[in-house]
Amino acid sequence: MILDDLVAATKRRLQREKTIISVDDMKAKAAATPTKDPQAVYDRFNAPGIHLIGEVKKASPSKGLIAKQFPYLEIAEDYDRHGVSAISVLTEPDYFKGDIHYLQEIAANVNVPVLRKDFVVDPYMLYQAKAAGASIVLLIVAILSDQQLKDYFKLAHELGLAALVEAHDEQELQRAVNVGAQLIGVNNRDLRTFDVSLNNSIKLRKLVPNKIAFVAESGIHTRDDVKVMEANHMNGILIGEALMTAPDKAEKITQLLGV
Ligand SMILES: O=P(O)(O)OC[C@@H](O)[C@@H](O)c1c[nH]c2ccccc12
Repeated sequence: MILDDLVAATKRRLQREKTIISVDDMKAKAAATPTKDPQAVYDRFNAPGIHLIGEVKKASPSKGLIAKQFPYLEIAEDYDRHGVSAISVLTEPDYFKGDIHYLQEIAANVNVPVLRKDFVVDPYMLYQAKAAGASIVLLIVAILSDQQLKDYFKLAHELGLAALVEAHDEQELQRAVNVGAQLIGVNNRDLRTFDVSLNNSIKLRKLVPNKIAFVAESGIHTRDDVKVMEANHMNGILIGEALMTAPDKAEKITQLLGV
C-alpha cells in the first residue's frame, strides 16, 4: 500500500536528516524562528466565502510528473499575488519530488500562510516546519495513532503552527474532531486506491459543525467543481494539479474563484 511505503520512506529520510541536523539543533532553529499565531490561520478560513489553497507540487504517485518546468518560487509568488488564501508546498522528496528548501524560500517571499505538505510521523518534522517558516502543518489521521495525533496537534500549537488535520472517511473524521481540530481537510482522493470522488468531502462536511473550518482537497478542476464546493459549505478548497498544469496561473485562479 502506497501510504505504508510513504511512511517507511519518510522514516528512513528522517534518520538521514537527523544525522545532518540533530534533534536538539533543529529544536534550537525552530526556537530561533519568530512564532506565529495559529488562530490567525483559523480565522482566515472561517471568514465568509471560500478560500483557495494553491499547491506547489512537481509530481505525485498518482499522476507521475505534473510539472516539467518547476519554477516553484515564481509559481508561489503568482499564487500569492492572485488571491490564494494559503500556499501548500509538498516537501516529500521521494514520491512528490518536494523539498523543505522550496518551502523555506517560498515562505520567505510570500504574504499568505504556507502549509507544509508532508507525511508527518515524527515531532522533528514539526520543528523543521517551524524553522523553515511554515504557518500550517498537515497531520494525516490515517498514518498516526490517537496518541501521536494528540501529541503532534499540541506541539504544532506550541510552535505557533496551525494544523490542517486530514481525514478520508467517517471514522478518521471522528478522530480529527476528537483531537479538537479547528481546520479539517477531507481528501477526495483515497490515498490507498487513488480513487477520486468530490462526493467524499460533500458527504463528510455534513457531519462536522459549520464552526469548524472544512477544506475539500484534491480532484477540483473547474469553476463548476468550485461552485459545488461552495454550495456544500466548504470553507476552503485545496487545488494542486489543475493549477500546476495551467499555463496562466492568474487566469486559472480568477476562473476558479469566479472573480
Ligand atoms: O492535485 P489535486 O488533485 O488538486 O490535489 C491537491 C491535494 O489535495 C493533494 O496533493 C493532497 C491531499 N492530501 C495529500 C496528502 C499528501 C500528499 C498530497 C495530498
